[in-house]
Amino acid sequence: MSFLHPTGQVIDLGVNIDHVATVRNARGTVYPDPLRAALLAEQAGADLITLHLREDRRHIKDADVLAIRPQLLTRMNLEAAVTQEMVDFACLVRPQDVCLVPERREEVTTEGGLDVIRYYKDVEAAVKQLAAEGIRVSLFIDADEQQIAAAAAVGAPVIELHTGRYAEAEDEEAVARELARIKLGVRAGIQHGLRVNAGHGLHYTNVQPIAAIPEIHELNIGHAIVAHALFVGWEHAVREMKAIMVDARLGVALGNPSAET
Ligand SMILES: CC(=O)[C@@H](O)[C@H](O)COP(=O)(O)O
Ligand SMILES: NCC(=O)COP(=O)(O)O
Repeated sequence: MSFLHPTGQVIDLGVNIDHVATVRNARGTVYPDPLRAALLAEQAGADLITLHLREDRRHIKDADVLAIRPQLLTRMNLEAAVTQEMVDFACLVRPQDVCLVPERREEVTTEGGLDVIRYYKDVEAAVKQLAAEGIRVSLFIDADEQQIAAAAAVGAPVIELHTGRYAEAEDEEAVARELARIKLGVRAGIQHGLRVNAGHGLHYTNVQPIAAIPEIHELNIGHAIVAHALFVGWEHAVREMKAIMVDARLGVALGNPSAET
């Protein structure tokens, strides 16, 4: 369940299971099973399960999405590129949420946010087709005021701010600059009437300042949880991340100024 603290604010943890599939695909075995990871993550406190069906299927496969969708007790957030193939597949699966993300086959990981301005017509068509199936659409974008305005204009009710630049910042000044940029993006998203999520590159220490931003509704976190699970176990890794997020948000809610870094 979403953590609802005294001020009524929530913060959801979306556990991205992509890299459970990366480990499985390394040997072409049936284990570790992303379905088992999803169900155990829900039991450990995940509020949703996120999975990125990439065009190259380097980790999550179509069969994973089809197997997981009917078994979830929380909700599925399917990440997909803005292509007709992926939008049609998403309409077939009908997850509660679809997050439209940019993809380049040669990228190691998602490098930047979706350029809604440049691909406005394609994004608009995808949003309309998905919304017609009752799917809530999120756009994975940079914390850029013009992109946020375009996301609202194109009809997406949700945005997920790309926290990669914040996560990759190499010194305190850069971290502070990127955190300030995210906070401005959150404010812009709220002003446009959007639900604001965030994700990419978050881990057990850099997550705290992001989770402390009161208007952020959901964080999608995967790679760091899978990595930590190698040492502490999957359910513990999920539970620990949720506890850190709740602690950061509760600290702010109860007026602990140091919690908001
Ligand atoms: C969109 C996003 O930030 C995540 O889905 C990320 O893409 C994880 O998948 P990869 O590690 O394959 O990029
Ligand atoms: N959209 C971000 C996501 O789903 C997980 O990204 P990461 O934590 O694997 O970098």
